[in-house]
Amino acid sequence: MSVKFGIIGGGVMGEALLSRLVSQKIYQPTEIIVGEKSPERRNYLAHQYGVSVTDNNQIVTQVSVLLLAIKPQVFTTVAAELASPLAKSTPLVISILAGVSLSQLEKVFPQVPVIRAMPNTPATVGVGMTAISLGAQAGDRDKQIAQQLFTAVGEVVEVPETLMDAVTGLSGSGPAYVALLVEALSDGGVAAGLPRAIATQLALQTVRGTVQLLQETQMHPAELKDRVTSPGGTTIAGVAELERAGFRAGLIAAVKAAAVRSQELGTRD
Ligand SMILES: NC(=O)C1=CN([C@@H]2O[C@H](COP(=O)(O)OP(=O)(O)OC[C@H]3O[C@@H](n4cnc5c(N)ncnc54)[C@H](O)[C@@H]3O)[C@@H](O)[C@H]2O)C=CC1
Ligand SMILES: O=C(O)[C@@H]1CCC=N1
Repeated sequence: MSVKFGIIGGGVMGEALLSRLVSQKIYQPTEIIVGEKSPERRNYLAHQYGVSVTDNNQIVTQVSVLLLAIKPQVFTTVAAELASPLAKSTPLVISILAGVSLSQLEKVFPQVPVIRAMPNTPATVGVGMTAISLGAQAGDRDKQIAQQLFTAVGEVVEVPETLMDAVTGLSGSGPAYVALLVEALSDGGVAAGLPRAIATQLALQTVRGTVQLLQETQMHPAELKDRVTSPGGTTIAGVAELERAGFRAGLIAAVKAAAVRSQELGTRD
């Protein structure tokens, strides 16, 4: 079977996408090649998923879609390795690198269509959120490919590239904020006397149920908050503490700080 899909960087996000694409049979393991620097990761990915693992410059000419999933800090080095083989073939390049702009991608890969994407780690379980922005040479077929790829791991939205840093600060980084929330809720439960396992179960199901309720009813979050807060009751006592601690201001500042950091990562070189 011919190889169609290449991934450069088989770390957290490369593996998240790889695992779901294989389990959803979007690609057979034999259709995927991964370029990965770490020998341990190479062995792990080959054994875990049955994919081929090789050097970056060997991949380019064998694939029709190339996903860049290395850190932005090594983009320049990897781009230098790929530029020459890419000049001899024209796969669609999809970059998930935080901050790295379409113009940076198009500058180093001038002949190929490029798409900038920002997925997130829940892609691993098919509940990812990915935003995509198309480069100047990316056409409808390229867009379809990216949409099919990321739809297999969750929801997809197309945004103007000017919004990509904000997307990164919200949905790209967001799973970490939500994980902190779950951990802290569980800690609160333990502080209030619950065993850890029960506290974590309660925290997880509360977050999950609240999200599902908001999504299914399309209720405004403020309305749901109002419905839970009985006059003089428990919830308003908790909400008042959250306000005192700057909970909402903290989340707003976190998303903005992450968006600013995304911009900085793109202006490194
Ligand atoms: N982790 C996340 O939640 C998300 C990450 N991203 C983006 O995905 C990219 C990868 O992030 P992570 O997977 O978290 O990082 P990671 O550090 O887990 O993975 C990067 C992988 O690239 C490998 N690598 C380093 N140099 C290489 C080279 N020259 N050739 C081939 N492989 C090389 C590393 O060994 C590592 O396995 C970043 O650009 C990040 O901005 C985007 C959305 C979400
Ligand atoms: O922290 C980061 O830079 C990456 C981008 C979005 C999520 N993780």
